[in-house]
Amino acid sequence: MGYYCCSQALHSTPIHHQFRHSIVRDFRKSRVLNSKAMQREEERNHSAASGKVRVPHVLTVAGSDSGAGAGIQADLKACAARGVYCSTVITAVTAQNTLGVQGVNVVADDFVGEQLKSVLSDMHPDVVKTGMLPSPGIVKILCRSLKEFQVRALVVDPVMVSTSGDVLAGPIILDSFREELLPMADIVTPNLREASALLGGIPLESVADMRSAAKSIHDIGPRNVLVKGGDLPASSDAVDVLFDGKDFYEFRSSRIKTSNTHGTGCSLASSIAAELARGSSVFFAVKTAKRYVETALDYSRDILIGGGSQGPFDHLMKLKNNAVNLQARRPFEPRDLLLYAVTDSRMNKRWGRSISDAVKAAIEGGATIVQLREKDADTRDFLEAAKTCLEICSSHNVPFLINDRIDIALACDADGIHVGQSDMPVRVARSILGPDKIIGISCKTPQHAEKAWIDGADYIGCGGVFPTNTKENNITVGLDGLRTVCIGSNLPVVAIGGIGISNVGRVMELGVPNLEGVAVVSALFDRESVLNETRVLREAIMDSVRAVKQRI
Ligand SMILES: Cc1ncc(COP(=O)(O)OP(=O)(O)O)c(N)n1
Ligand SMILES: Cc1nc(C(=O)O)sc1CCOP(=O)(O)O
Ligand SMILES: [Mg+2]
Repeated sequence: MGYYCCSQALHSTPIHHQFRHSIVRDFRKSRVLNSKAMQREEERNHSAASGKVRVPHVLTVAGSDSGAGAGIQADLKACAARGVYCSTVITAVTAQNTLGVQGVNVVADDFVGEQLKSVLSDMHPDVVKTGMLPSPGIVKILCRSLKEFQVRALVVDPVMVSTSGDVLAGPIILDSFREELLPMADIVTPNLREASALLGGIPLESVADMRSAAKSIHDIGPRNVLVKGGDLPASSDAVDVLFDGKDFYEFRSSRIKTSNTHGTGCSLASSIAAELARGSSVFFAVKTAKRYVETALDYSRDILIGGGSQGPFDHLMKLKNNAVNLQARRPFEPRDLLLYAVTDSRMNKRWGRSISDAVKAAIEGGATIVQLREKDADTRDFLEAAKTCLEICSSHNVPFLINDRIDIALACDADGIHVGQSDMPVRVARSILGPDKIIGISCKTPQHAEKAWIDGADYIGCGGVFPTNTKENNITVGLDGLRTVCIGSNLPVVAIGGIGISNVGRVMELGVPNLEGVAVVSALFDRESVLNETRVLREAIMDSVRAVKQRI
């Protein structure tokens, strides 16, 4: 997204950051706080002093969209995504989906007033954002409430027509907007149709028209006007014009090819409100909110909800991954650890094969889980290899983990990571990766194992069971060390270090609780045929498993 300040020329160059900052008026300075508002400021400060954390808070006054793409539901999601609390006053209940609006039930004026009083008198929101205001009576009650309970800023999205073209607030509302609401607003965010309606139906066909519309709407009274040019034809860029009474700013971004745009206006206005509640200036609130909405639209360009032409987007940017996860990926199970293939690019290079060919061969040979352990790779190469290997593993329903690098795991959406005692702590990794990713940790003692369990790991890698050349200066814990860790563990354990066809029986036939399998590097990858070595090792493991079962 690019932005330009243009007091004179429309296409001037971007202005210097600090200069731009200094000429943008801080919305908080623009409001004269009356005594009640000052009292509220003091209450806010007091709650901070008492050790309680006051969270930024937006109150949205809008209509409910049963399809949850727009209206109150979009406001709630946008504020949640921006880390801001959102309370709600519902002005109308619409029966709505991706095809259009099938019905509207307007809430009685008095009851809107009652909701406003409940929230404003007790919860003291920082910012009020308005959406669908279906009757002049509701506008009147809102304005009266805002005079009684002052807030730091008022964001007005002058909703009149839904994305589907259905009327949500008729022309009768325009006088109330012009005479009562807009003069109280810190920012008003009309699209082209709404800007035109507010100005008596003048045509708006160019950025120049948008600029003069912004100026004319500013004359009505709001402190800032954002005219949204998304519907402007003949432009590959989407251009929005912000006017603060002195300067014009153009926000340009390339159009996102998606039909999932239902609720964009509501979401933009509520995320502007959220940024204002967090203390931003109007300029930065608009800039940040636009970037957020554009990112969410881009992320959601291909999601499918409903059969209509205008689908909702995913405010929290979670659905796409979850859809993939739910379809293609299953939860981790201890038996996945049976034959754990850990890659080593130096070994693969030595044998003249790519990492992905090596991973494919290991899976075909019977590896049940794969870890990409690339100690020398550049980040780019690591990520590319990770993406390719993830595809191979997913298509075989084999979990795919990344060694050490949580950034790579996030970037390729791997199934999880493996960390050591001096890598990213499990608790931190869990908070970054969320509840569904697999986290494994190397443990050499029962104390390590106990902590791994408490911190939320999924499995333990225990070694070195035997001496190894693959990992420098590795402490060998031996079969006894492995046994102690397994017995002291609440988590499944995979043995690692120097394990191959000659000694895998001694490991697996320990027959201790929690020991689920072996992790192997050189015995698979420092060999001519990864496929054959994996097959043979898998057979040997299965023989040991059968032998242990017979013993019991
Ligand atoms: C399954 C498994 N177990 C142990 C390790 C070793 O991890 P770490 O101690 O972090 O050492 P490096 O692999 O990072 O050198 C592992 N990678 N996998
Ligand atoms: C990566 C790693 N971790 C170890 C530990 O003890 O935690 S031993 C090891 C190297 C394992 O390679 P190989 O199978 O070639 O011995
Ligand atoms: Mg490590």
